[in-house]
Amino acid sequence: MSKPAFPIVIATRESRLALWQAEHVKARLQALGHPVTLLGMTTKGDQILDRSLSKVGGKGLFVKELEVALEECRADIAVHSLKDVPMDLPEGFELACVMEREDPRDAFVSPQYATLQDLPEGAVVGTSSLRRTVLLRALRPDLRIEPLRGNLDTRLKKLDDGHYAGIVLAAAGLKRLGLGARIRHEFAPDSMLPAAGQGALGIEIRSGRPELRAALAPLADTTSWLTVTAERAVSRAMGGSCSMPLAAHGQWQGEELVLRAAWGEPDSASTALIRASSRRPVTDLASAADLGDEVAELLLAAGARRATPNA
Ligand SMILES: NCc1[nH]cc(CCC(=O)O)c1CC(=O)O
Repeated sequence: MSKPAFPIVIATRESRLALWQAEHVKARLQALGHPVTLLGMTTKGDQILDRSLSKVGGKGLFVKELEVALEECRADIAVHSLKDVPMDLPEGFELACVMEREDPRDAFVSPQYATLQDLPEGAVVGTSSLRRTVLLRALRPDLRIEPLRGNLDTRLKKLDDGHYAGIVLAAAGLKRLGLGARIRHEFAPDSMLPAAGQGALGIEIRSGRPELRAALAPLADTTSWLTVTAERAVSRAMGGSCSMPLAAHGQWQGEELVLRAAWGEPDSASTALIRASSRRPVTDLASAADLGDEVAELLLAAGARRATPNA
């Protein structure tokens, strides 16, 4: 018999997507025999809907309150969309595992138009992501990119209210919420290179809890973990800020991980994009991170610049 199952409390944001993700992990842990409860909480990131996240504090806004709950032992684990998790967790916390990845691609959603290319000249496209903005500009310099914030339901509502001709969202979130039918087109990663970690879920715990780590081990997906480790290494090496338009995406070709990255000028209307890629056999987290470091070096050599701290 395996070790005795013990109760696990999951700290979660209360958006529909966060709750779906927490319920998903809950079901997996219950299947392993653990009694599981959810502790719902609202984070700063959820409250700030009117300003660009990159201007008010970035990725950390969605995870801080959850970490406080872990720290105060009100909860045991926090489930995150890895895309929203800072590259380096604060002292005292660790990523216990990365789960099997959902579709990492970006999706085009529009009531009228089947693809981005079908949009008329000068059409309004909604996104507040700097990465999506620069990649969209590279694909269609004529489009007007307008901010679009809020949870998935809010964003779809703003689209349906006629504020945009189309919007770009992560396919993973839409599929998880049963909204996959809203997807008109999934961008090939080559044209809209996804964000590091997009579509993957990570589980955060307080450091120094080997028994909890062991209990979570069956939820880990090694291939996804290696892939996102390489992607996140690019972000970390570039300064790990979400105020920088940066994409990093790995795809396997046999034993080799092919890692592509793209960097755009922050705060500029420039359509210039710097791209870099490399590949190597990846067998462990260290070699995955080495591949990410290499691709970041290639970006820098090609003219990309690291984020300055607190910029
Ligand atoms: N930026 C917010 C965010 N963080 C995670 C997802 C869902 C997809 C995922 O798990 O990566 C989304 C929505 C989106 O980007 O459209």
